Amino acid sequence: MEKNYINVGLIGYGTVGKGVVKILEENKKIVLRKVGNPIRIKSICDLNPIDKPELHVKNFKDIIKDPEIDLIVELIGGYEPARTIITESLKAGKNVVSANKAALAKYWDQIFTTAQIYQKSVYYEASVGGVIPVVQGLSEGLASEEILEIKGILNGTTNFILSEMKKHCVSYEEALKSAQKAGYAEADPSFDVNGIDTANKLAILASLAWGSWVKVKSISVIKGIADLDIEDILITQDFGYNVKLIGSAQKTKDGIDLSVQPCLVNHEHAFATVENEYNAIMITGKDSGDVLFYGKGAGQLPAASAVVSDIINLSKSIVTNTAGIVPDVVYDSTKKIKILPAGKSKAPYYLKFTVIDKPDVLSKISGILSKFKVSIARSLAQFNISKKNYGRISIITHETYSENIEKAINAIKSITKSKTVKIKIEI
Ligand SMILES: NC(=O)C1=CN([C@@H]2O[C@H](COP(=O)(O)OP(=O)(O)OC[C@H]3O[C@@H](n4cnc5c(N)ncnc54)[C@H](OP(=O)(O)O)[C@@H]3O)[C@@H](O)[C@H]2O)C=CC1
Ligand SMILES: N[C@@H](CC=O)C(=O)O
Repeated sequence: MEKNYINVGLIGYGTVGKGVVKILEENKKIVLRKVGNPIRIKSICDLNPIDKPELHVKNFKDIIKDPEIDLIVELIGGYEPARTIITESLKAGKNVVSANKAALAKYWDQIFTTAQIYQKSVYYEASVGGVIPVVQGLSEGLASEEILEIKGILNGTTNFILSEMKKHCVSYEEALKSAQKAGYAEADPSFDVNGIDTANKLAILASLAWGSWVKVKSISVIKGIADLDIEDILITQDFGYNVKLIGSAQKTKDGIDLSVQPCLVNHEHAFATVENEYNAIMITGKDSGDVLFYGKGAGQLPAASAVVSDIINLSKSIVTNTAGIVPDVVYDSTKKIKILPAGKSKAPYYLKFTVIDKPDVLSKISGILSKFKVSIARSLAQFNISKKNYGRISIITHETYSENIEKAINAIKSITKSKTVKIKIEI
């Protein structure tokens, strides 16, 4: 007897959407073996004409109201109409798969409350870490753990840009263009380079880890990578570090400390060898200790692979009529967790001062640093750069409080030519 199809409505036929269709077509046998029933894409909605005109639907509302569709895959990105698509699909009795970290992080409460009320499921593995099964790893694999820390390279585009700048000395602009061409970047790449995409992913992981909605606005996005200088990447490379954009969430006795910023990682650190579009996420549980997740964080097929896994897993519960019976995200919307203010954490830093080229400038800077107890581990002084009347002093500090560093930077301001570069060192 022929088995019933699971009918999928796909909304958004761009980089990832096309990858999903490709994998479902190429891996038909694997999918059938895993689910028991075949899966077929019944309709595709996109703003533009598509290469499968027989499936094309112009308005997403027609997919949501189609009684034959069991599962809706939202792959348009952005906040709206993505939020409407997700919530209206749930209300119409459909299960949902989405890769949209921006909408999930911003409307977490609304989306999962709606899913619970309508007893439907929302799966979102591709929203964090591309193909890496970190959502499942955290919510299922580490279900018994008290999570102490989540730290990671969570954005493929920025990691790719930093790798290109370091390995091939290409400019930031050129590297960003290549990342866009490869399909890694968001439709608006400022989300990647300014650290917002990393913050969205960190908010999702933190919400899962601590059972309360961690809002993106409570994360200190100290800065992204847009104003990083190739010079700093190369100097710190010589000092024994790689620059990485790190999202970090740490449970302390006073609350959760959440931040996004470029950090220097020692060449021996697990994150130092994570290059190109790869991501790595270290989750530390009280009993498990460190658990490291690694894989491609961006790109058509890695992201689509995670989406298709969600489609398969959700289809299995659709077949057995269990989708949405147990909530996918267990959290208490009334539970408040204390978030620490930015910049309180204790860490060593890399500092670079661009200075007027005068004989006493080095001793002046050293004097001010020592007055504020910012002791020096490594330093490099370069003067008469390009025969111009300026120099630069690059320093790796010993462990110290960021308040002391700020005071020293303020005191040094009068003898510097431009803003001091300050990058945290990850330990
Ligand atoms: N690319 C990647 O590596 C990864 C992406 N993601 C996430 O996956 C999602 C999709 O990303 P990606 O495929 O790269 O994005 P794309 O911009 O390549 O694709 C989105 C598609 O949706 C279409 N679209 C936009 N608005 C609508 C609408 N209202 N109705 C119908 N179609 C619409 C777009 O058309 P138009 O181009 O005309 O706007 C475009 O074809 C995003 O949430 C992204 O963050 C997650 C992991 C990795
Ligand atoms: N733009 C994102 C895509 C995947 O989430 C990234 O570069 O990581």
